[in-house]
Amino acid sequence: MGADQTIGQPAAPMANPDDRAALASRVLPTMTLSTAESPLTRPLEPTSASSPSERALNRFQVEGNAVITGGSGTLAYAATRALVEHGCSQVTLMDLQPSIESAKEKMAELERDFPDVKVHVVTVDVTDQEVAEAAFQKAAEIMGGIDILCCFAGIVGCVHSISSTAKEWRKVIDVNLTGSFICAQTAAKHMIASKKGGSIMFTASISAHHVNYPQPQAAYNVSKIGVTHLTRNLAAEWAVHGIRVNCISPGYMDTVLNDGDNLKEVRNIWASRCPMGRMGDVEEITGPVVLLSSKRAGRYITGTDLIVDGGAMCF
Ligand SMILES: NC(=O)c1ccc[n+]([C@@H]2O[C@H](COP(=O)([O-])OP(=O)(O)OC[C@H]3O[C@@H](n4cnc5c(N)ncnc54)[C@H](O)[C@@H]3O)[C@@H](O)[C@H]2O)c1
Ligand SMILES: OC[C@@H](O)C(O)[C@H](O)CO
Repeated sequence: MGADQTIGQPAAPMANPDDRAALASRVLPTMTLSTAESPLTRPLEPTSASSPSERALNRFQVEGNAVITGGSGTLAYAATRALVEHGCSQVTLMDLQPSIESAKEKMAELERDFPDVKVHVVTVDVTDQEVAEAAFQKAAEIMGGIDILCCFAGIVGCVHSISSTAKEWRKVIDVNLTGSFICAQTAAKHMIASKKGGSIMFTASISAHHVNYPQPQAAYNVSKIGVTHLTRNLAAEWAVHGIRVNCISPGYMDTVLNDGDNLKEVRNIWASRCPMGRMGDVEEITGPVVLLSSKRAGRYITGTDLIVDGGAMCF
């Protein structure tokens, strides 16, 4: 077989390099790098705050309307409370139909604790593009636009790779990686149409950075490193529209997902492999979420992955 022949296709005559460059420039879409219209290029608006403490609060203010996927989950709820405390005026919690009752309970708690904030609940399956588009359209209509997206929807599958089925593999990749892409793309279309830009934050994991021990979970780990690289790709493509795209990588957090009598021994192993010698408190992801979602504090941060793990990745 000749060097330029591709298996299953007839060999094409080799174009000369000049023709190939011309062809590439015609068929390859290129990234738009002119940021002239981007809200991120406008000068930073001066703050109206007068006292040092007001200025400090103002720096970490979160403005506008947020969509939170996996909205009835543990980390998502902690993040939502923090976004609201920092100024988010409306939030839409999105989750799968079976979790909607739990999302509504969280909505009631938020409305009780933050009477000025409007909270909405919308059903979504992040793996279904049509369903997601309809859900985001609904959220945009109820709230009058989408400024912030935080993607928390995710599933774990602890299974030995030798016995995992392709169906199990696809399910994890579909929810964690493809679901993040679908939601980001859908939200970005709303942000671009508004010409206001926005902030998108994914939830990856320390599983993107190492192979967890002792539980085998290859599909999960691969899905999460996919999320970190998706972050960089979308950040590169969408800065021109004033959209920042980042992710957080939590370590082992003390959540329902990581609890239960059967996990006692494993929890000790996880804690012993962390310089801080413990799992994370759910509250400990909220500062990073606020930082990345805040227009002012996070203004020059895009394409990054913020590891929040008590130092676990140092070992
Ligand atoms: N808990 C941890 O220690 C930890 C560590 C690192 C990363 N993470 C990641 O953080 C995120 C939240 O974790 P958590 O511990 O709060 O878990 P959780 O199970 O409490 O929340 C996950 C939520 O996602 C929802 N969800 C699942 N599939 C969905 C789908 N197809 N469409 C819409 N929603 C869907 C679930 O209904 C649930 O409400 C996940 O992405 C997880 O991988 C968690
Ligand atoms: O890496 C930590 C988390 O992503 C997750 O909670 C864990 O891996 C589940 O087994």
